[in-house]
Amino acid sequence: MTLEFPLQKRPDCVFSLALLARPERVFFLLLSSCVVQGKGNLLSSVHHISAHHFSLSCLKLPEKLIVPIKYNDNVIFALFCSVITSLSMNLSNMLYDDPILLYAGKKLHVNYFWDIMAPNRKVIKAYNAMRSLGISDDEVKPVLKKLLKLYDGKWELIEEDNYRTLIDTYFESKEDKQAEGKRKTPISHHDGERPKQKLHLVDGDGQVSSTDNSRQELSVEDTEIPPKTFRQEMIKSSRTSMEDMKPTTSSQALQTRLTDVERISSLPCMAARDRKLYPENAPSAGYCEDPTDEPCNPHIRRKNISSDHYQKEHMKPRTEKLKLHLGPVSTSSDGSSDAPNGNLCTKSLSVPYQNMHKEDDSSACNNNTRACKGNINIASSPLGEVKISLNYDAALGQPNFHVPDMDAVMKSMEEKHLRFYKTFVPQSSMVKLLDDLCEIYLNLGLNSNQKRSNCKNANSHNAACLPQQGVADDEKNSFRFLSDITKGSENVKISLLDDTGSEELPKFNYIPYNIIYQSANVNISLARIADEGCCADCSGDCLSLSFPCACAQETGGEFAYTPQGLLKEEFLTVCMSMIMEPQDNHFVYCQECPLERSKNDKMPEPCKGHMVRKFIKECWRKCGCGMQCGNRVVQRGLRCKLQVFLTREGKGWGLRTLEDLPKGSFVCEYVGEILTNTELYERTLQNSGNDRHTYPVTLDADWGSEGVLKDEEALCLDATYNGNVARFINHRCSDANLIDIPVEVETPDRHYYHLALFTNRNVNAYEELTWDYGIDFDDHDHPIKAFQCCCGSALCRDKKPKGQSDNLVLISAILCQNLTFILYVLLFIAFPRYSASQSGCMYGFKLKEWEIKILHVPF
Ligand SMILES: C[S@@+](CC[C@H](N)C(=O)[O-])C[C@H]1O[C@@H](n2cnc3c(N)ncnc32)[C@H](O)[C@@H]1O
Repeated sequence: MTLEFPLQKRPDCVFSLALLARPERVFFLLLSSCVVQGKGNLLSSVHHISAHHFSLSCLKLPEKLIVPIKYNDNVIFALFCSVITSLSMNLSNMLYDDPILLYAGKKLHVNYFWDIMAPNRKVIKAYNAMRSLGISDDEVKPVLKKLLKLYDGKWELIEEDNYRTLIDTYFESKEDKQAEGKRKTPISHHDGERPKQKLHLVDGDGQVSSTDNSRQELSVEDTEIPPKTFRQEMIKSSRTSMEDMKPTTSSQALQTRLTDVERISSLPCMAARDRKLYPENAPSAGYCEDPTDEPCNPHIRRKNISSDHYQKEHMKPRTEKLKLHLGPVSTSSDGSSDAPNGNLCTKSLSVPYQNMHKEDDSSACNNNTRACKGNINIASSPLGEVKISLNYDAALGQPNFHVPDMDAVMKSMEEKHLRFYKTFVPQSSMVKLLDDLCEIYLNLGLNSNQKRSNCKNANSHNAACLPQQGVADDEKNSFRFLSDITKGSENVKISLLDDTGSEELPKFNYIPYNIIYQSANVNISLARIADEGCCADCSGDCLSLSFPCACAQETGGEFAYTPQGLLKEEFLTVCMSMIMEPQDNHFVYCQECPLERSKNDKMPEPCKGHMVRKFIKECWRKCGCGMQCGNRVVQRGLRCKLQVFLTREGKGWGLRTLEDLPKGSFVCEYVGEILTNTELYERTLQNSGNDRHTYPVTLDADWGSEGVLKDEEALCLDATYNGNVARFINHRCSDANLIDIPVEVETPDRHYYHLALFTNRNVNAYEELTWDYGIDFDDHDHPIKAFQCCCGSALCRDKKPKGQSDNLVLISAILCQNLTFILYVLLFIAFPRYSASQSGCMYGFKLKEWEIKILHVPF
């Protein structure tokens, strides 16, 4: 695969990042090595990102990837992930057909070298997997046929474990044939030779075996990959490496991994080119004997791995437990791999990512230089290994630069970025990650001496002594992250992320439960709950009863929830249709509408109608069941992983889910202050629209069933000053992914109830959660002035032309409503004498008056 960008010329400094991907997850293994002129090998750290969210996102990329790359976008990152995942899945479903990347209006092409979107995809995928081992299609064909027959066409058995069965069967049949002595077949089909690449396998005892005794090395020239062919560095067992690489994010975990890393860092993690340049820096341990003839990876070495084994062992495809080797990809000054590190057979991906910074220089490296000049070189094998080498030359241009401690670099990286990747921020990007790595490297490099001297223990490389200034400054500018806006008051933490660092943090008080503001009459007492309105005789879980208890009466004798805690499909459908296709009988009209009364107490206008809503009734305190009863979903509170984030469409903050949510999931309740409508009206008047981002909710689901509601009984929820996470849920017209459903818990009279938000479809992780507030954008009398809707829905009801200011709209309206007047104006202009004579100065004056009015409207 190639992603071509102009290349950087001075790779004086080499970082090596290794990405290891697996189908189940994308593990992000960050190995960093650094070789700076004569300074030697400095690597040091390894970090696992819990890539759960990577994989979630990666695996859900759209079928066709046509995406604009923007700085701060996740596209590059997602693309990388998709590549990585694709590789690890060995030509699985993640493949894209010739994606087009757009940057700054230019098309960038990504050529997937496995262009295999052909009808017989499965066959081709299998061929490709085998080609990567140097096995020809012709050789694979009979084996594949045999297996398909054997497995009754069950492809999954063949595809499993990166075509393990196919590979095994192939070699088995080879061995059989060889044993029979019928003929000697070379493993490779290429000109009857063995494949150029070695297949390194490490067996269960950690012994390395290889398909290739000759240890043929690959240079850039001979890494030329034939079309649709992979070569590979090694095969490793996903199980083993997964085991080794449990995703962790804490620095503690980082430390615990250092035993492995130390092994790496004790090795000369530099490219062959660098080793040639600085032979004194190339310790012998861990390298193959002849570093020039025998390009060798700085392996994560395990017990019993010896170069003897490495050289002598033959491939044992069926029995080995495969293990991981990682090695650097060196990069030449022109960005190509000039030291191919053993048998790593790759196609590299070179990205001088500084090219992608144009849109946002603010977050670019500081120190008065365009410090972020790097090349990314990606090498990959079809079975999971992906290596990225990042060349970063800016550091050396700095007179005071001292190679920073790499632990410190990694630690800072962790603080700056990695915690975000735990929650995968769509606006993050691989580019940004690399950029930050360089920046931190430079900052620490520049500051390390001074900071170290400040450190009490001058010898310590302890993280506590790390220079933090640069990072902190940058953090201030580039993002804000709060790990829990709920102040610990919910079952789950809810983070907040502003990756621009530009938005003011929302000012409000987090409350997990509704709270009465002042005069609202919310009467909670057990005495008010009638015996027939609860299930005092129940115990345990009401959902498990063969006959639903009294609490199910409200929902037609069936509970609204499934045992999994989701809304039942039928119930959801009815609720949806009542909202989506409201009919006349879905509305009730109050005799005297509290809303109208709050606007005009003396002469309230007639009620405009309230939508009839279906209620859920949950079991509560007077019920005999336990708290784990399946009919107590909303009252058990938040369970989903949510994040408040800054939207990009001008909607302010928004809420998104960090995990996939099935249809019917309870997300959260709309929590706020319980106000009477009069109180709300007064509050609104007082604030005169200063609180830009508020949208109170009227609790009017049952208003129609009563005669005349008293003021203190007509309630609403206002989350402007006190509220929960729901206050961040933005509006979307018609096709929002949440639905609000009234839930009766403790108050049978339903003047007060809970407003719960459920998903009305499956929602993917990182999708924004939206809810149709039910705004009538044409209702200009509504006490709460409707915002200009930026929901982006094709069904958007706000017909106001987008991007047009209210003032313009106002002017148009004025002009339109005054067509007659305009006619006069035209008359006046066309026939001034006539108009003047006919109308005197009146129109002229009027014209001026209107002109003044218009000109004074601030645009
Ligand atoms: C309940 S709050 C949602 C959170 C809010 N975006 C914030 O930053 O706090 C409702 C307010 O968000 C904004 N908003 C919500 N949905 C919107 C949309 N579709 N288009 C524009 N603004 C929206 C409006 O200012 C609205 O008054």
